Amino acid sequence: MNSSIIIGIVVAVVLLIALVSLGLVLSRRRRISLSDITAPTVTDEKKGKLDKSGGYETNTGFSFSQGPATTVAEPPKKPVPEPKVVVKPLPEVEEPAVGEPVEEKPAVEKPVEAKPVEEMPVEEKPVAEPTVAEEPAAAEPVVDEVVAEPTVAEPETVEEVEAEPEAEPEPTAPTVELDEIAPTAGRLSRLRGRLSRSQGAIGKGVLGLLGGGDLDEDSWEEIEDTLLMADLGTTSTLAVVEKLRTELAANSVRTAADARAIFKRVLVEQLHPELDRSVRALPHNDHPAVILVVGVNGTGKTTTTGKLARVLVADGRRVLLGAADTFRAAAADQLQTWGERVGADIVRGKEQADPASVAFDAVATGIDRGVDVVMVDTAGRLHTKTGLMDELDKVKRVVEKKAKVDEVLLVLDATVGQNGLIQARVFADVVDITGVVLTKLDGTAKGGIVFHVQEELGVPVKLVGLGEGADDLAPFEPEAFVDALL
Ligand SMILES: Nc1nc2c(ncn2[C@@H]2O[C@H](COP(=O)(O)OP(=O)(O)OP(=O)(O)O)[C@@H](O)[C@H]2O)c(=O)[nH]1
Repeated sequence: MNSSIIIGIVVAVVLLIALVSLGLVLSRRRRISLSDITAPTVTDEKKGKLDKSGGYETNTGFSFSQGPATTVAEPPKKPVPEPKVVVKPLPEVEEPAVGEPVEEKPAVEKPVEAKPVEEMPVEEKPVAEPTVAEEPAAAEPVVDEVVAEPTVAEPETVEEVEAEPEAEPEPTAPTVELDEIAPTAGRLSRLRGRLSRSQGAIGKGVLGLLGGGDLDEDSWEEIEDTLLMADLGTTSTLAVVEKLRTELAANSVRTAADARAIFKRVLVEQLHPELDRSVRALPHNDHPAVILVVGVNGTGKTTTTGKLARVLVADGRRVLLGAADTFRAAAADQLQTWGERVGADIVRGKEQADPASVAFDAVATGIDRGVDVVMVDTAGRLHTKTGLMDELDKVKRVVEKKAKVDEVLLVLDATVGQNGLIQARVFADVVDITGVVLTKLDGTAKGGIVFHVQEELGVPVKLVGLGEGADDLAPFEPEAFVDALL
């Protein structure tokens, strides 16, 4: 073998080695390695420290605002004398439904017999205006239940839904002890880690794929599937994937921190951080803020109403609760218990009473008492869409004879996934939802539903429920939420 052949072979081998090395370097540069996903280089931008927990910690407290300027609807003139409202200890007496005959009842509550919902007569009749007079509080009651006195002999009409006739209870002062209300500032930090189940799906799942090497079409399809599985919904998923592809191509992504930062930015943008998420719970000059809480049974309406009342009371607001979920006595009892815990008065009706009547009474009472906010907990039986539509529409219409509704909060259970969306659409068709409360996010891996709900309804998620505890309600902040997911 002559020397020129040997030289040729050596040159070829050297060239081959050089080419292989070059290929390796290039492929490494294109690859996003997430091996340092837990390395100290991953910092929380706000706090400047490592965020390993992925916990949800909001940066601000609850934000409350005033609803659009409204004037209180002129109450219809009533020729009949006004019924008096008395304060009674809880729980004592069940009121009869609107239009029911006056009936004396024993002071001790007994099981209420379920009755069909009464249809209110449609013709106009002059009836008594339920003005509310608080009894002088000798020993100040913690929770008042408002009951109308039996001064009205006639049943009321739909158009003039008024106080229900009721036997006057013994006005003895209750001695209910208030639950200690934690100050709202800072208490949200206790919610850290509650979103851990969603982290795996959205955060680790996608970041893992991004770090899996060169992203070919298969990888992008997998990322898409992961986001869909986490319940982001098709529109949000496609938008996120598209933006992510563009951003990754435009920026030189080398590390997990780079990838996380870009993914985070894309997700936050998709959650529309510019939306107003304040809860319209601040009173107007001449009347309280009115909040309707709507949603399907079991989603957490009553719990959310109680939790929010607790925050408002802690904020120094006077809150009145209206138990317009009259289908189950237990629902009103549950709200009453919340009222007792947080120091909010309650107006309730008898089981099966007309929800609109109770809602009206609550708002009328709230106006008369000069409270800051009236929160009406409604029933949400999705028996038929028409039934629901009629009922909610009527509640809103009747309430607005007294005051404009400032906020309609739709409570959705995050654990039911797509079913929640179906429910949301039905409610959105019925009333103008102004905000969504997504409950039970602690019990699901599908935190992505937040994206879907907002996209679908076009209204912001304002609050999130992260547990059954009284303080497990948090304002929704896109950035803090995404931080918790990644
Ligand atoms: N884990 C968890 N449970 C919650 C949350 N919110 C509510 N719940 C629970 O969900 C159950 C139903 O809550 P409710 O407030 O009774 O629901 P509702 O919509 O008022 O139901 P009805 O009174 O039947 O109309 C209760 O056991 C609550 O403690 C949450 O954010 N996380």
